[in-house]
Amino acid sequence: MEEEHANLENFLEWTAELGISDSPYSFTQSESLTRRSSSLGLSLCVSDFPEAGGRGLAAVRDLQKGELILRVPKSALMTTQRLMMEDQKLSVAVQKRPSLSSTQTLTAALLNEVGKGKISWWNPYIMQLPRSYDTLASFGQFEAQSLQVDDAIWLAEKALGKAELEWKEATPLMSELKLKPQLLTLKAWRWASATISSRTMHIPWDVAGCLCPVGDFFNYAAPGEEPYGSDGSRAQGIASSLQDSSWYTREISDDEKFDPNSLRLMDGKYEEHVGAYCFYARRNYRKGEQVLLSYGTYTNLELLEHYGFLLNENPNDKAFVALEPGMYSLCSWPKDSLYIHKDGMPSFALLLAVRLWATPPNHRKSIGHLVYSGTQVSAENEVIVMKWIAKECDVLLKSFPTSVEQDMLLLSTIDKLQDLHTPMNLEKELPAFRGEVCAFLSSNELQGGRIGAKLLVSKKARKSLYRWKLAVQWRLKYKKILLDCISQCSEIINNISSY
Ligand SMILES: C[S@@+](CC[C@H](N)C(=O)[O-])C[C@H]1O[C@@H](n2cnc3c(N)ncnc32)[C@H](O)[C@@H]1O
Repeated sequence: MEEEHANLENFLEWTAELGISDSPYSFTQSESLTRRSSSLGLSLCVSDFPEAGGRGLAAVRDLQKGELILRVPKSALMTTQRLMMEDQKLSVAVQKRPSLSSTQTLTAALLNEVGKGKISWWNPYIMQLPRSYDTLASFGQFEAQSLQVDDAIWLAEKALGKAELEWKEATPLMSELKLKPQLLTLKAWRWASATISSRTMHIPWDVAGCLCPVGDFFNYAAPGEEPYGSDGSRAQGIASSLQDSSWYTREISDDEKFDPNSLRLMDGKYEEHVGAYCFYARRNYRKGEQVLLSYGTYTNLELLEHYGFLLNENPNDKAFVALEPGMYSLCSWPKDSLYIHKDGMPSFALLLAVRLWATPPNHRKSIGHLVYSGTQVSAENEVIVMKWIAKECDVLLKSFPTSVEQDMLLLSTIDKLQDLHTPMNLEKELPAFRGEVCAFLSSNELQGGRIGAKLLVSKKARKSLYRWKLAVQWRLKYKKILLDCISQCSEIINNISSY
């Protein structure tokens, strides 16, 4: 703990030397200030937020919406270009392999830097990186299956397969760089690619993005999740992203107000004219509050995929029901626009597609304009639509091996287990989950007897338990969206019938 603290102090001093600053003053003013021993302290400080991302950044004073709160100069950004400039061997090896993607190259370059240990110029930064991640690519077979929803299991398996393929393709590059054997493993590759996936920020000159010391300490809030500043105004815009070029709140100029692109304002971006990554407060913050950044608009599954966490309340979450093949061909909307919103309401496109499908084929052409304008076709049509959507949700819910109530019980048991002092016999505690519990125990070699003490000694099992919990939390939220959809549909049917 003390060592961690010393590392952080050392890191903040190093970042101050690089010109990273949370000074509210403009560049020239701040440059003339006396040399600082920490890059933070004037607007932000590092703090722990166990319920919202762990380590993050807190306001050290009241912050105003739109205020500049952190600047990271270009020279402090870890990019492939920068790493190649510093390392001739890396540069030669990379140039021989133009077929590797930018992200593969940055991943290999990061591992190359890690291999240098203390002599790496980037060592103070590397020491601050998490030791492990919970992105979907780090889910094992058991954890992936625990997601229960076919599309989600498929995505987790695809993420793992992709990491493996990219690692194989990049291995000749890493071998030429003579990386230590432990850095040539798939495990090391998965760590480095999760670092890139969860921490890089968008830059205009490299699609792989950059690693941004201190800037990557900001935890995430969904766009739309906290749109109200303490001034009560609703912030404009959609998302920003660590890796997305859509910008969020900032002082909006008159020109931008009339420009549709003003919807792409964000709370952090690389600004060419100052040669730095600049971060702005997306709303007013009180002293002590966590200052959050929007990395983009993500469903919970996408957050899990790229960042290894999910939000309790995610306004952008969605659930999907399978449509009949004929329905897809009836409309020209992309499949991913046909979904159920977090509050259980069918998306606009889903509603339209089902309304059209519920209309007799010989009438579809004549009522097409009504459907496309979003108007109900008729009371009968609407009842058919709502009944169909509710039935599909119900069929899907019944196809899962566990119910909402059972998942809630499982989650509270996992919580108890995470408190390592509660030894328990999982098989007895959770008879309804025999298969799942057995799979957890056998994938972590924990069979037989009480498992509290065993978890204490097995780091791998504790990580698996945590990822299992993420998977169960995710599927529970998914099922709740389906249940809410059934309620919404029933309410609409009742309203129609009462007229
Ligand atoms: C860019 S880093 C943010 C800083 C990070 N907490 C740290 O200590 O380095 C992104 C990671 O922080 C965590 N994170 C960010 N926002 C979160 C949130 N709202 N809830 C839970 N975890 C979050 C996730 O692990 C994510 O991959």
